[in-house]
Amino acid sequence: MFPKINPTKTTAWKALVAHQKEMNKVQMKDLFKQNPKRFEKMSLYFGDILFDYSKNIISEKTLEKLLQLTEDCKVKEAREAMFAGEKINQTEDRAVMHTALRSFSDQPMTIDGEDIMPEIRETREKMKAFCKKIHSGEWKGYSGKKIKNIVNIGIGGSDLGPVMVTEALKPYWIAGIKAHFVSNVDGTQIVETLKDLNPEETLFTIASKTFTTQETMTNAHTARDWFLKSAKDEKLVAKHFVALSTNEKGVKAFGIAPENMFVFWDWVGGRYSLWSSIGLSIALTIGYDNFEKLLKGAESTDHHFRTADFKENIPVIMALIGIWYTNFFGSETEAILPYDQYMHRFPAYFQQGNMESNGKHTDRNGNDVTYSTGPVVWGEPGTNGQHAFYQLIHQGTHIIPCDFIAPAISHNPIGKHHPILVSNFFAQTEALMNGKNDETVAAELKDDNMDEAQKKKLIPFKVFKGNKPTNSFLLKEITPFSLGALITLYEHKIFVQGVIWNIFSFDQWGVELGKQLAKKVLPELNNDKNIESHDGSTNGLINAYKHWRK
Ligand SMILES: O=P(O)(O)OC[C@H]1O[C@](O)(CO)[C@@H](O)[C@@H]1O
Repeated sequence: MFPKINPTKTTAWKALVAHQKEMNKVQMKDLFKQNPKRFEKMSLYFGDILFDYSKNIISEKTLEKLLQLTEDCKVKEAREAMFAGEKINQTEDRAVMHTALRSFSDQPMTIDGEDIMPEIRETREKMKAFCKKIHSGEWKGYSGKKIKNIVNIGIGGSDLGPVMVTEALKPYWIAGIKAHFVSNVDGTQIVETLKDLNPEETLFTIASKTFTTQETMTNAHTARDWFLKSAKDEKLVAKHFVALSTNEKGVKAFGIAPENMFVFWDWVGGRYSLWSSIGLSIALTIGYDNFEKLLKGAESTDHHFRTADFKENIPVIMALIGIWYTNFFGSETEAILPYDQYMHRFPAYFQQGNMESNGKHTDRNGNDVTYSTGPVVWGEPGTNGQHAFYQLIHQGTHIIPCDFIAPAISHNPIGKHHPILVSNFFAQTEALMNGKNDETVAAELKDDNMDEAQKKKLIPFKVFKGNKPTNSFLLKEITPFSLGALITLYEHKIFVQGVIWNIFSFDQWGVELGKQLAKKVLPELNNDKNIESHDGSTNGLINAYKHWRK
C-alpha cells in the first residue's frame, strides 16, 4: 500500500506556498507576452481532444513544483496500487477496479490473486445479447408488443452516469427507443414519467448497487404496482423488470428472476459504475456497440493516465491545477461549463464525482485535515450560464477556476448556431484572462454623451480585473469514444487529488447520517402525537407539517 503522507509536510508544498507569493502578482496576459509559445507549451492533444491549460496563473516553475508534489505524495505508487487491485478503499476494505470494466486487453486484472476479467466479459456478453433481443423485437412485452421505453430507476451513481451519458449521446439513440430516468423519491417524478407511457412497451432497469436504497426501492415498488395494474399477473414482471446490482438476495426478494439480473461487484464505486451493468440503460438507448465505444474511449484514457509522463499526463495536470487554486489561492469552487446542450448533465455528474469522492475532512490516518480538500463543483451549459452567474465569475470576489468544454463539430449544425456558441466559449476564456482596464473603459466612453464627471464615476463599475483562470477542452466531436475518454480524464483527476490530499476518495460515509435520521423521523410522521424527541427547530418543523396535514 502506498504511504499516507500529509501533503503540507512535504518539501514541494512548502515551496509552493513561497512560490504562490510570487505568482500572486503575475498577470497571465503578461506570461503570454513573455512567451509566444505558451499555448504550444501548455496544451496537449489527446486523440480528438485538445486540452489547453495555458490560461492559468502558472509558470513552468509552478508546474515543476506541482509535479514534485506528486513525487512527494507518491501519486505513481498510488496509481499502481489502484490498477493492481489493492484494497485502497480501506474504510470499506475494497479494491477500486472500475478501470477493469473498460479493459479490452487480454491481460488479467486481479483482486486477491483472482482474475476478474472473465466475469466482466461474461456480463458484457449478457448485456450485448439482451440489447440485441430488445432492439430486434425478439424480447416482447407481456402483450406481444416491442419495448419502446426504457425507464431507469436509480439514484446517485446509479442514475447520474446513465442520465448524463444518454443525454450527451442523444444523437446516437436507437430509433424507436426512448430513455427515461426516475431518481427522486418525490412521487412527482415517477408520476410525471409514467403518465404518458404504455406498460406493455416499457422496460424498467432497477439500478442499485446495494438494492436497499430507500428512494430506488420506493420508486421500484411504485413502478411495479403501476405495471401490475395493467398486466394483472405477477409472473409478467419478468418481462418488464431487470435489475442491475451486486445484491442477488435483494433482487430475488423484489421478485426479479436471476436471469434478469445484471451483476457488478463491490469493487465498483457507485459514482464510477456507469461502465458496469449500471450502464445497461445506456447500452439499450444508444446500442451496445456504441456503449462499447464509450468503454474504449475510457480505456484509452486509462492507458494515457498509466503510461504518459506526468508532465504530459492530462488528469495529473488537471488535478495539480485544481490543487494550486484550492490550496494555495484559497479558491473554494470550480465551475464546469459545457458549451454543448447535450452535455447539460455533465456538471451534475461530476458534482457527485468530485464532491462525494473528495468532500472529506478526515485524512487517511484518521486525523482532521488542516488544509482544504475537494472544492464545490457546479456549472450549467453555456451560454445559459453567461446570462446567469458569469457576472460573479468576472467581477465577483471569488476565484472560480472554470473548465470550458465544447465540440468543434455540432450534431446540429443549423444556421449560425454553432459558430455563435463557440465564439462565446473562446471569447469568455479570453475576457476572463485579459479583463478590461480603466483606460480601455475610458476610451470606450469617450464618444458617449455623458458629462465627464459621470463618465469618471462609471469607470470602476465597468472594469474587469481579469486574470481569472480557465481550462479549455475542445473536442473534435462528442462521440461515444470521445465522451468516454473525457469522463475518464475527470475521474483520474479526482483520484490524483484524493491521493495528494491524503483522503479516501472511494467511500462516502458523509451520506449516512441524514439517511439514518430520516428513518427515525418517518414513523413519527405517521401518528397524531406532538413530537418532542428532537431539537426545537426539528420538532417545530415536524409538528407544523403534521398540523397542516390534519
Ligand atoms: O446504487 P445504490 O446502492 O442504490 O446507491 C446509490 C447512491 O447512493 C450513495 O451510496 C450515496 O448517496 C451513492 O454513492 C450511490 O451512488
